[in-house]
Amino acid sequence: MKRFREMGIQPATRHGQNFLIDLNLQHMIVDSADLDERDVVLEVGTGTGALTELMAQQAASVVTVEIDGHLFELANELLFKYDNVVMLKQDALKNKNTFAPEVLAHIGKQLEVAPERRLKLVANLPYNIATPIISNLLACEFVPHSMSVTIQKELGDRIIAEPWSKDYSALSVWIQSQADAQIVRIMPPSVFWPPPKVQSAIVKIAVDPEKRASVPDLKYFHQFTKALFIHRRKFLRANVVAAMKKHLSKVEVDAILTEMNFAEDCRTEQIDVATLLKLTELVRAQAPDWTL
Ligand SMILES: C[S@@+](CC[C@H](N)C(=O)[O-])C[C@H]1O[C@@H](n2cnc3c(N)ncnc32)[C@H](O)[C@@H]1O
Repeated sequence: MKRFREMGIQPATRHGQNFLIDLNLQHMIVDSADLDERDVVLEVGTGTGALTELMAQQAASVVTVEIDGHLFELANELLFKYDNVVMLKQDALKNKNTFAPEVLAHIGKQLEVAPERRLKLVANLPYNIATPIISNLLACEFVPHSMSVTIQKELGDRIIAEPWSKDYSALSVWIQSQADAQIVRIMPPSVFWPPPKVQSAIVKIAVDPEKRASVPDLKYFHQFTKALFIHRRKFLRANVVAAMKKHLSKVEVDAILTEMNFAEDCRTEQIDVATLLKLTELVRAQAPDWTL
């Protein structure tokens, strides 16, 4: 794209730099977030700042993070006039499992301004870190109200997958235990520059406080279901025994599975979120100190 080349942008694959060039779709992402003056937006991947600018005009504030110094400078030229935009030049993640503390600190500061403020993630995410961004945000101290994100369609399929399907995974369980997720729009590679090799999707994940409150120990649930789904096609019994090795005997595992009336040949991939939650609670009651 001539415009991007004139700005001196040489997209880096390692940073998932695929810029959304379709203006209607930029608006569709922002519209799907339903922003108003209560919203503190987190954007991971400022890019040239086009989405950021749209959001700054609707939200209370936008905390936007960009790892690439050149893009950061370009976006700054567009965004410096918005005093409700906080631009951070850094990696949004500290590691695979945690957000960078500076990012969390800025979100906290923005949320503190007024009690009605709420956090929304709205971003055309770099595809290489889309899973940890979505997953970690649900585990961090600031519970998001919703996430409206552009991600690989394949990841969107995993997020909304049902039991028995090939895409049903620990990620599906983790997200669906706390939120309602839907694919808003499937997008072809041609709406990005440079075009990625795969289809993309706008996905909206709306956190449901009631669902979230029904998970007594989120960290335990997250780790236990992750352990079960490492071999999701295996029999559930084998997965529970392996996960709880050193914490529960086979006899204790069998007693729990019998109490829940699981068939002997039940496989992890068949179990719905509510049943996984019940199972987790029975296991946790007997092995409260277990961690992955
Ligand atoms: C898919 S592009 C989206 C850019 C722009 N928001 C848009 O919609 O066109 C992803 C952006 O995330 C940035 N990025 C990649 N990894 C990052 C990280 N770990 N932390 C912060 N930004 C990152 C890239 O440099 C790139 O600008």
